[in-house]
Amino acid sequence: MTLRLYDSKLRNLVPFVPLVPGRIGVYVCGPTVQSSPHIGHLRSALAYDQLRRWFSYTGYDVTFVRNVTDIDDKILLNAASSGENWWSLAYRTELEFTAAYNAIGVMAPTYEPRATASIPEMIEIIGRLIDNGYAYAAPDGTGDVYFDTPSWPQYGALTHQKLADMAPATDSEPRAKRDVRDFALWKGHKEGEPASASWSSPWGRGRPGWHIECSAMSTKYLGAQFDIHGGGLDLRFPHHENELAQSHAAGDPFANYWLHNGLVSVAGQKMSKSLGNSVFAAELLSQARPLVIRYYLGAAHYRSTLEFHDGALAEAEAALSRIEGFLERAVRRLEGTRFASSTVELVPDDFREAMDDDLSVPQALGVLHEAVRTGNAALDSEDFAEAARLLGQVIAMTSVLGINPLDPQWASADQSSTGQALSSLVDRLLEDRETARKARDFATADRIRDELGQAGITIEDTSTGAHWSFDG
Ligand SMILES: Nc1ncnc2c1ncn2[C@@H]1O[C@H](COP(=O)(O)OP(=O)(O)OP(=O)(O)O)[C@@H](O)[C@H]1O
Ligand SMILES: [Zn+2]
Repeated sequence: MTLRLYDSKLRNLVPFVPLVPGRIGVYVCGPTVQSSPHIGHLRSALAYDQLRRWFSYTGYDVTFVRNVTDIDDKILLNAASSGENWWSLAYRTELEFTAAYNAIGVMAPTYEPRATASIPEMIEIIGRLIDNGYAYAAPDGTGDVYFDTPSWPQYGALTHQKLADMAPATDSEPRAKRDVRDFALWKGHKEGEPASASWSSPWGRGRPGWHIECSAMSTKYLGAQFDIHGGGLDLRFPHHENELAQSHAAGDPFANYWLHNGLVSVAGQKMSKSLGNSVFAAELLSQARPLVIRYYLGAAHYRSTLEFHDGALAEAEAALSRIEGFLERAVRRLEGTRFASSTVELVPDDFREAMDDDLSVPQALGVLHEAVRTGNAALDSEDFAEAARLLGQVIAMTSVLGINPLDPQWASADQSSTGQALSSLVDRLLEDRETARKARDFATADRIRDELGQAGITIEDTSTGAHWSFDG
């Protein structure tokens, strides 16, 4: 069976055919580095990490690009309210994301472009759009440039909406737009914004709109046409709709397949910084082993909603323990037999079929747990040949999913890298608390302290600042 993927644009499962045989280019929308990562962000990165690992396992050469949006309204706003340079806030937050990704074994992308490093490419696409008659510079001299949505008949092609039914674009300060649904490609510099947050352009100094960033970075590194564009379901509209419209209108064939991961929700609502219902990566990393967190966030199908609930980690821990129990037992029992150095096995056919069926990890895990069960039975009956074969398969399956407990990554991660990740994430929350205290926002400061407390982290305020300890 060939790999089939659910293409959000076609709203169907379709066979995946790469542009170039044997090679795949994937672009995934990465974080806007405005504040600490929550577990929704981790789940999104992990979903595409699983996809990438499956492609690699099945023999593809994968170029995987995940960006960092390091210039954006929210970054400027957050930096202004904390009195910090926007670029230092963005970079510090980017490091937190990297630490959290590393902690749960999300592989580093082939390349991770920052938006601020592709401004000339964005300006070039905007220029093409103006030349083609699909964008206009605002006539009020603000330096804004907008995409002219009514001029592009296919606008709405990704989410199958008619222009008349669409909500107005939510620019923070819409200026001279011709249509409420027109969205900003370029934002003229505003008084009071830092000079370092503007770049020169044919329309005067300014900065890019969010959507154009991804059109520019994806095509810069993967070409005008590439295989897969991914991101969270929350980005389908307007972000991806706008990316698609502006890239097509600029003459680029753009992505062949559109993939969207389901959201992590809390009480039925998207986990989101703005809603204040976030479980931060730091909190989760203080509650369970990184391997358990990876198992938990990766066990549901990537397109399903993952409702965060108490007890979820305990369930993941129990499932993982069954795998770990078998591995330890098999290695121990096979020692000294002629099956001690277990053969390298391929993943079983039914595991392969599950993964090829739109990355059906829940079914694949079913195959894995069945192999653990029959492997244990083989050990019980001292059928060591069979136990060794199943051991090889369990290792192959867990390795593909990035959850092989024998992988040295987890041994060291449990001590050092996790400790480092925890430390950088907690430090960041303590800084947020300090900022809140300085702004006399004691409710927020207390909330952060309480949340850390619930995660087993005790804060002690001393004359040299806040110190923390982890009580587990
Ligand atoms: N709750 C969530 N569940 C799953 N994926 C998410 C969730 N929130 C964000 N993502 C995904 O994580 C990636 C980086 O997200 P981004 O920084 O744009 O977050 P965001 O949507 O602005 O988050 P927030 O709403 O918390 O501000 C995107 O692909 C986004 O779709
Ligand atoms: Zn994007």
